[in-house]
Amino acid sequence: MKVRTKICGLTRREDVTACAEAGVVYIGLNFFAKSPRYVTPAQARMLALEAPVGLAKVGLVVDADDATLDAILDEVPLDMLQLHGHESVERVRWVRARYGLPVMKAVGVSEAADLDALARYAAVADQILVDAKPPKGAILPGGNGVPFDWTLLDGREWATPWMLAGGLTPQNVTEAIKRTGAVQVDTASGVETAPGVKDADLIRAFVEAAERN
Ligand SMILES: O=C(O)c1ccccc1NCC(=O)[C@H](O)[C@H](O)COP(=O)(O)O
Repeated sequence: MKVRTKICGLTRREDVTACAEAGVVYIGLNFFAKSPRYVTPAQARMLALEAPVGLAKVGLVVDADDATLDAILDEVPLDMLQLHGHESVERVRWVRARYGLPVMKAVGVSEAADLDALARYAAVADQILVDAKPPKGAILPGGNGVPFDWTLLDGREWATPWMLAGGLTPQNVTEAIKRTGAVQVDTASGVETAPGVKDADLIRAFVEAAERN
């Protein structure tokens, strides 16, 4: 099966073009104000309008309330919402129903016990982002460039589509896919030259390495 790629935290027009040319399936637009990858709704709209048909625009939020989501969705034509905070199962249900968009819930993993939460969210979300738990003291809940122990996923299956994230790079993504059986992979820092600044060659290398399986 052809592996589908997501590049998260785009801030520049040329990065949208690079993703489209490389055959990326999803781009992430980050609305978490503390992130170096943050974009305002106006910037996100400009980037979203640059994306050709077939390149899905995913809006990343962290514990956003309805007013914040309303303001984003009034301005930005998004195809999916990525909830990357401490949103409850009930909140995931609510957001899906209120906005009528598919919801991907991110779950941080560092030990086997974290997988229980994955199963709970898989029952209500359209997709699950299986990400590394942020290292102690990290400011960001994601995008930290740190992989988790992929063997924790051995023998695990979810009926809901899922995506692997956390420290994936052009160098390790082929191995990560082999080890976990992921058919969707996501990276933010792994294709950057500086936080929020993507690199077209790294994006192309990431997609090629992901599709090499
Ligand atoms: O990337 C960020 O700055 C960020 C901030 C707050 C919440 C989530 C964030 N990124 C989430 C992503 O979707 C990343 O792609 C995912 O965590 C993997 O990041 P990385 O380890 O840098 O590839």
